[in-house]
Amino acid sequence: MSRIGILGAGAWGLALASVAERAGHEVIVWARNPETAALINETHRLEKRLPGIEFGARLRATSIPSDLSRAEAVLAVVPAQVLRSVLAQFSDLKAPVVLCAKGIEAETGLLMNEVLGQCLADVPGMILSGPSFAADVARGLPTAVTLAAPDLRLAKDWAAALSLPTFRIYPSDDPRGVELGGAVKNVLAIACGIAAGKSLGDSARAALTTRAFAELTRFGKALGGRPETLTGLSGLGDLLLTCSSRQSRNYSFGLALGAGKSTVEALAEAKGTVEGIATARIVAKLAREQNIDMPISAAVAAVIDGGSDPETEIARLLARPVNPEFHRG
Ligand SMILES: NC(=O)C1=CN([C@@H]2O[C@H](COP(=O)(O)OP(=O)(O)OC[C@H]3O[C@@H](n4cnc5c(N)ncnc54)[C@H](OP(=O)(O)O)[C@@H]3O)[C@@H](O)[C@H]2O)C=CC1
Ligand SMILES: O=C(CO)COP(=O)(O)O
Repeated sequence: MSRIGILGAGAWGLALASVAERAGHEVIVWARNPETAALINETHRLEKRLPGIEFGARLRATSIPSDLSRAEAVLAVVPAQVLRSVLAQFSDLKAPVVLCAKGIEAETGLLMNEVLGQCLADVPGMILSGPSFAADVARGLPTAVTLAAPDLRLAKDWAAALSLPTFRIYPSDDPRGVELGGAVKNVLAIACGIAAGKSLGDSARAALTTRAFAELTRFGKALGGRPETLTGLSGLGDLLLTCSSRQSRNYSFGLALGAGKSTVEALAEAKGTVEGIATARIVAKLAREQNIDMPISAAVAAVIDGGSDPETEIARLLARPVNPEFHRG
């Protein structure tokens, strides 16, 4: 049994906390808000984030960062855009940090592992990512994800320590590839949601998801991910899930945009963190700078920023010249 710290009492933080508890560990969840921590400790639930899920007695919550100082591993499960400011409150951490947010820091273009490296230079980082909705994981439905670290031994040890029969963790030594797939799929899921919101049909969704995967692969390879990782759980696997389910906040956000809602209205409908919004802008910017062909991501960024609308962007995508399906080289 280990002591596991969790940064963030959102849907995913609590689902992973319940996994760690069921795997036999003592778990301490940090919530920024003392009332949230008190509610979890008193009721063993947080209905707002994980309706109908009850936590066991080995899980408790705190709002005091130093309460996590004895943790043997810490899972960072706050949204990508606030990771840096949260880590600043945990400057004493020495244990390995498992990064669970799926996004790219918008201001810097850095991946989560790079943000960790700037904030806590001596702490080993791992990435956990893959097709897994918090509600499914918390209910014990079967799921499979990837845990990646540069040192495969570290990934294997923590994958074994945190796995359950219904939460299968595959170790990997390609953290960059795992991170890039998880971040970019959120942007592309918004596009699939927009297509559904405009009632473009199932055939269009299959075509869009496939072309989205081509885009994810181009971006992932250009930024240093391994091609096979991009075809795995954290890339193709998570893209397929998020591009096809209303359980996804990114897809639901896109669905509302496609149905004619504004960005603000669509965000309210998605109920929770929509990582693809901030990440769309930075992915589109990095792609422009590095000359990576990312038309779907660029369309999403244009709609979100209000510079364009779904109809214009769909027309633009459909008017693109039909080049050979696969780029050479
Ligand atoms: N939900 C899912 O199914 C999955 C989510 N993820 C990823 O996990 C990450 C977190 O998502 P999720 O838990 O679902 O999000 P939620 O929207 O459910 O919760 C967000 C959490 O982050 C906290 N938070 C927000 N801003 C800050 C801040 N400035 N400082 C400290 N805490 C803050 C919120 O606190 P408060 O309640 O006080 O606002 C809340 O606890 C995202 O990157 C997402 O992509 C990955 C896989 C699955
Ligand atoms: O990453 C997820 C599933 O793997 C969750 O997707 P959303 O953040 O779009 O809900």
